[in-house]
Amino acid sequence: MNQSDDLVQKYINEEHFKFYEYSHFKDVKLLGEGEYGKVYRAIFMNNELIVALKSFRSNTMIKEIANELKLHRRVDKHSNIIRLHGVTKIEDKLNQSSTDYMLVLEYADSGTLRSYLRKNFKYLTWNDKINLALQIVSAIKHLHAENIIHCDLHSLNILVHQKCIKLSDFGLSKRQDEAATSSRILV
Ligand SMILES: Nc1ncnc2c1ncn2[C@@H]1O[C@H](COP(=O)(O)OP(=O)(O)OP(=O)(O)O)[C@@H](O)[C@H]1O
Repeated sequence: MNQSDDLVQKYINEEHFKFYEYSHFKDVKLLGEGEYGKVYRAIFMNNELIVALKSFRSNTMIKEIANELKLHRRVDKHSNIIRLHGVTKIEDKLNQSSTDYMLVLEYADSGTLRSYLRKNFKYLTWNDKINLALQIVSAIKHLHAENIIHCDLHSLNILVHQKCIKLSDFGLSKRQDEAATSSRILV
């Protein structure tokens, strides 16, 4: 086990994240790719639940994964925040020092808010639009009540599932006390 594995394992143990064997997922299909890794749609075999698996480039991104796990877990009971089910990993049998961790996330069936609005804007009523805005506000209010600042809020980090907002991507988020001491300007 390398240093990166140790750190994620420590967080899994301390924060009581659920760990899922990768073999429990089937029909894994690529959904999209972000700056830090790929996102797949998969079926969790035990209960046929559809999930999203988010991979990271493990060795370089280990601190970000740990940060994302810790902050995300504190807020994911809110219905407008994407649920973090746990973590899985793909072991590279040929390269013992490389392990790819993946977050096991709630699957959002309508993708990002940006693509959802592009497709559906003309069909939405004012009530629908106000409802979406209120759900975003509700998710952000919940983050702030937990002293967390998202730091990367835009329409690609907001997902839509069954017409409901699901805020996602906590990789750059900070606790408010950390943000206050950082030199970065937050908008
Ligand atoms: N939980 C999810 N359910 C359904 N689709 C998802 C989910 N998470 C991500 N996706 C899809 O995968 C794509 C890539 O997501 P990801 O979060 O890696 O990248 P990003 O937000 O575009 O960029 P970055 O992470 O670099 O800021 C998204 O644009 C979205 O279409």
